[in-house]
Amino acid sequence: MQYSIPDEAHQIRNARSQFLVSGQVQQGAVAEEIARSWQRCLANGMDSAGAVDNQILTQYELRQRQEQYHLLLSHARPEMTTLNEQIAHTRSMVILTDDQGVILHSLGDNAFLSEAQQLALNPGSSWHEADRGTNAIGTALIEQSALTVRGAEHFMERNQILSCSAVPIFGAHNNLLGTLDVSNDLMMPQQHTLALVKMAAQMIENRLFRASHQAEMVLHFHARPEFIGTLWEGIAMFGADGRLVALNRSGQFQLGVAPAELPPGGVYFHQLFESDLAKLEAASASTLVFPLRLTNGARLFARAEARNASPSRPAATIEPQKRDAAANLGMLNTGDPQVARAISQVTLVLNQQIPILIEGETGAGKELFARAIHEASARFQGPWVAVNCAALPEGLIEAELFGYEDGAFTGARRKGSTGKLEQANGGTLFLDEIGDMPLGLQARLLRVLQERSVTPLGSSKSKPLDFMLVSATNQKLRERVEKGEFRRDLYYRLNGLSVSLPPLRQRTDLAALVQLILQTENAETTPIDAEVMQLFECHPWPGNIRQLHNVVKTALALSGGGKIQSMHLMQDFLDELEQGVGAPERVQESPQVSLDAVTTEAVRNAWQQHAGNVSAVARQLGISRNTLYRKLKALQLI
Ligand SMILES: Nc1ncnc2c1ncn2[C@@H]1O[C@H](COP(=O)(O)OP(=O)(O)OP(=O)(O)O)[C@@H](O)[C@H]1O
Repeated sequence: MQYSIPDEAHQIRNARSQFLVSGQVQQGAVAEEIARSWQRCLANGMDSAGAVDNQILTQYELRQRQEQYHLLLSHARPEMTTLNEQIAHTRSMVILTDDQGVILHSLGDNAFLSEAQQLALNPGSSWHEADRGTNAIGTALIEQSALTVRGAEHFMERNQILSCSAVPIFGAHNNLLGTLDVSNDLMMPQQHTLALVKMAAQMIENRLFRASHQAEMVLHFHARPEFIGTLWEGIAMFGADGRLVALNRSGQFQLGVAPAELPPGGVYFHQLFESDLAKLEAASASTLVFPLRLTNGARLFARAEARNASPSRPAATIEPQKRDAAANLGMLNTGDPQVARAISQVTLVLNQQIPILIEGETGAGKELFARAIHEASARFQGPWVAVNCAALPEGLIEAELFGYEDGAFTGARRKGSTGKLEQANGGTLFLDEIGDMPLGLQARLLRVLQERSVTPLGSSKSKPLDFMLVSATNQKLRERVEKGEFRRDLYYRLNGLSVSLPPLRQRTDLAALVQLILQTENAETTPIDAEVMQLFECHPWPGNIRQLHNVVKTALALSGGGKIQSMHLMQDFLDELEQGVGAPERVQESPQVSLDAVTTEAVRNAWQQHAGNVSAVARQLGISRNTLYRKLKALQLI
């Protein structure tokens, strides 16, 4: 059913036309936020009738962005699905953006849009006000308030077919994280969209808040008892010593406490409430709501909940951002024991100035792992600087790493350049493919790492360095050391801790990895045929997770959003599958003798016990999936 544009819309159109001619917004014609935004667009020289420069991230950049915002994404996804169900069949899209207005995830029905507009509402597109003029996402980010932008309120003519409602989302530390938005066809007006989006955004904030803090005692409160347990309740978290660890936004509003104004030593329970923590602990035994008085005399109602804080670290001393980031490393823990061991080893040495060396075949996920280490470290807010030592011509690595002074050498930019080592100060330096670093340069790098200072080319002054060092290689570095191709002293300097990421064919968490990949492709609900999963389990995967990612991505495209079946698999993949059976490396991995050692009965039992789940059986028997496959074939179980 189509709706006609109401009178109000004509008024807005008139106000907009007048504004574009005179630069003045007719008093009261549009909300103040919209008027301010129009003025900003005009001041920025935007052309309301002009084409929009579609700023779309590449798949790689988008994935990086999604990794960076994984915590927001993981808490937003379920709420977005619910919201999408609430507004289903209304020609609407549910959209999540980061704090720059870049779409991270979108759901819903975009058939009402033209092809170009569909593209513009895909993940990776920017809806920053500077790119698209007045629009709900970009303007809500600048105004930091919830708002709806309808039809002609959009500055750009081409966006006038939309009605959009966006709400900013704030993180657990009051930091602006992004927006949640519903964009729908202007011809299908929705009465309560903004209210629904506000509720969903509040749910996301509450989830983030609860996931980001640990505490001994949680107090849920509100001036009206019926609001306790709802989205609007205040939540205050206290450590074992009674110190306030965290207070959500509603709580800040109700108590009139802004975190920035708290005294440096923090604030304690007894300074806020006319009660003490012991009484609260007693109350936490029950779910009853009880009255509580603030020290300023105001009365509230509350419910207390005891939580188990980490016994080894007092809750009040844990930096909240650090815990958020650790979850990132946790996300890579998809069930393979070797990866789990690598993660726990890395976690133990984190922040102790111990260089980490990651070994693994190409595409095994070394860079992603290194990035997760950075995110989990105390330096996660510092720079992440990655250098691919194999990709740079020898003559350039030196300048790239160490930097150079003005006019240091002919052909160089006349102005000097800061080297990667210095750029990494305060953050993490990731040296990828370190095995490919030329010998001559190895000596120079060693000196820098020993002295923790760098002297740029053409300079006599050294500059102090302070970064976490993570390196990666797909070569057997120790063997190269034995052959004299890699400096032994540098090897030891890089290798405070070395962890090894297993090749995909040895991993026991293939299904979980596939699910994670579907998630990064925004296709987590796409079903995969059991036969495809079996083929995946048999494949030798020489290109490891990168190859798996490509195969899944192509199959997704070929399946057109439906179930992924074997006919959607790339020919290369199928060819390799043929050749992979009996490949020398795998025969070596599990010679006939060891296969025989795995008794037929043990395999049959495990096969039955796990109802044909290959990964689970392989895990239980402690053998690779490929080995298991050969055994299953021999036993005619598959
Ligand atoms: N645990 C994982 N879950 C999902 N995708 C992953 C995982 N690990 C890696 N990937 C994906 O696999 C691809 C390759 O990962 P990455 O670049 O980290 O591998 P690498 O070992 O550093 O490769 P190379 O040796 O070629 O540099 C990327 O697209 C990444 O997103």
